Amino acid sequence: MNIKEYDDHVTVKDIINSIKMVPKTLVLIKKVDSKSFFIIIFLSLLMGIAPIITLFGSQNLLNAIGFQNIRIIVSALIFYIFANLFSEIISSFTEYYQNKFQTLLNYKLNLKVMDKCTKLPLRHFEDAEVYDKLQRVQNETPYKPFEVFLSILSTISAIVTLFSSVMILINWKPWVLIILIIIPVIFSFYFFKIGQREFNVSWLRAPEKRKSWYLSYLMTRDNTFKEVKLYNLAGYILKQFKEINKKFVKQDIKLFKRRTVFTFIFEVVEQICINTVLVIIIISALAGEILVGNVVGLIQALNLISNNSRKILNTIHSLYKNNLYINQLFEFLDLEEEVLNKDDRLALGIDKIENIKIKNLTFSYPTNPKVVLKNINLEINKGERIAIVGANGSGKSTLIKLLLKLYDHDEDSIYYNDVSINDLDTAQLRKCIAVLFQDFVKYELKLRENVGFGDITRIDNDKEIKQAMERAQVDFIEDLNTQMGLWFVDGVQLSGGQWQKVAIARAFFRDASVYILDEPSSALDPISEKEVIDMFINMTKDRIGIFISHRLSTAKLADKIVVMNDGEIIGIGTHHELLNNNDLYRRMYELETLQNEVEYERLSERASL
Ligand SMILES: Nc1ncnc2c1ncn2[C@@H]1O[C@H](COP(=O)(O)OP(=O)(O)OP(=O)(O)O)[C@@H](O)[C@H]1O
Repeated sequence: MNIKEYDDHVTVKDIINSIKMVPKTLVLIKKVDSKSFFIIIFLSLLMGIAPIITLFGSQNLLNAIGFQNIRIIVSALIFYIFANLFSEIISSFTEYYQNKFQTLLNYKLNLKVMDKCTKLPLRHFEDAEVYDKLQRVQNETPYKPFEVFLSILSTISAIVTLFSSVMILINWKPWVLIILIIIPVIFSFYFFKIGQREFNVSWLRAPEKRKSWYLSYLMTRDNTFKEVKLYNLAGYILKQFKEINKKFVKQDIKLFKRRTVFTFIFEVVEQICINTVLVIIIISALAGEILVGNVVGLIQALNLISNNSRKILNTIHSLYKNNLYINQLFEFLDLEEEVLNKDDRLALGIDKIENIKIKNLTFSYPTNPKVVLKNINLEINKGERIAIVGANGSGKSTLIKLLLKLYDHDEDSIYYNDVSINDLDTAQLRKCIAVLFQDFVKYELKLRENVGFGDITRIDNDKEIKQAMERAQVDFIEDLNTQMGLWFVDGVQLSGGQWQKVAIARAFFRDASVYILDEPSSALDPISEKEVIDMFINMTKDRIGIFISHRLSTAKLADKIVVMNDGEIIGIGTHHELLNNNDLYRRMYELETLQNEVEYERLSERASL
């Protein structure tokens, strides 16, 4: 959508499109609780009739007083009291149902948005436009749909009241209506324009709003706070935060001003018209054409028309503006979801992986034309442990993500048990693989959840959770109900390496046929690293093990080492084979050995001091 902040051009088509959103929105809202939905609609109709009943009540009472008949006065008084009581009861019920509905709507729509997020493919989360859409939806979902519903309800009540008041005036002088109706119709177009501009401003804000959220995140989270303090970034970050938000405040004030001026002009014009009609009513009363009660009735009808036409105008403005936002919600809910299988009926099941073949795999990310993997060929069989080594950015993690089918790749280049990954049931395939990602998650939840998430179906199996913890050297914490991290009460913070061990335990907890560890030792001390890799080698004896490592002293424990460089495999073999025939590998190894020797000498010198 190409939008400009100052652009408030509105066509009749825009308005019709916006009105078309109303039934769609109502269907969405109705699903929350159909019974309450219909009760609220019914109550709104009654709310529209209530002022007219009260009007008749007061008109009758005044006319009855004129007749000076006690029986007529008493019955008019009783009618008047009941009319007011009716109004009160209806408004109390409406308030209750509206509050109840708002709570339910907020909860259920948030749930819907969250549920939608879980169904999106990974590539959407690497796309700034989708993030902006999500930001808009998350910001507005808690209140916008309800605002739209309220606008619709209030329009229903206002139309009923307006229509009934109009009937009263038509009976008296039909031409008066022309004055009262034409003015709001002319102004309504300007209110649409204001709505359009307000929406444009808010739409264009999403990327900066996300930046503003990120800046406040940097200032308020434990993992970022340390650097903010150390590098004294508070002033710099606050300045950026202020600049963005100052701009928002300025824009908002400008919009408020514009809206206030328009509303003021409308009200002045409207008052002139109403007072003209009022003068006509008074002249008719003085000429004896109408009774005193009818004078009051007509004045009240006049006021109801004036108030309700203004109300309809305001609600049309907010309905139009909010419908544009709701459109965002629908666009988000319509985002293409992850297609696990092209055709569920044809997807082939898999419960154990015995062999992986990669044939001529070439890949670029959807957001980046650069070829990240070039003509990769590799075969791994059950019982083999493979280490992948290579410089930063050579494509190691990308290869792992493709093995997990986290990106769509239409060409058949990855095969499990000789079946193309594209023909396999994705959910079943993923169940066969356990992974420790390089950017693993530190769940600010219980220890049980941190490990048990490896296989959610066995999260209550304490014995096996403990076994996985033992394998991953998680010996520093025992109680599975310990709250981890510092975000919630009584949380225990772990060191970087301890968190990594917990994440490794999560991978080990899964009964998989392929275990993949992406840089398992990045935060581990050498002893822990050795123990974890030994355990990994042992666990994958009759399975498939793949690990990515920057330490060749670790990689050499694998049966086969794959050397990657700039998206290509430039060598496959054992440690000794590669030392003999792969230049890059030999240089990497010499450098690592040199570094280790320097480190060793330094430690020896220190020890002898
Ligand atoms: N989500 C992504 N979208 C676009 N490009 C990406 C994405 N992830 C990685 N890349 C690019 O793909 C290339 C390979 O990245 P990858 O993470 O696979 O490398 P790596 O070998 O695992 O590196 P490292 O050793 O630093 O972890 C890099 O040039 C990177 O910029």
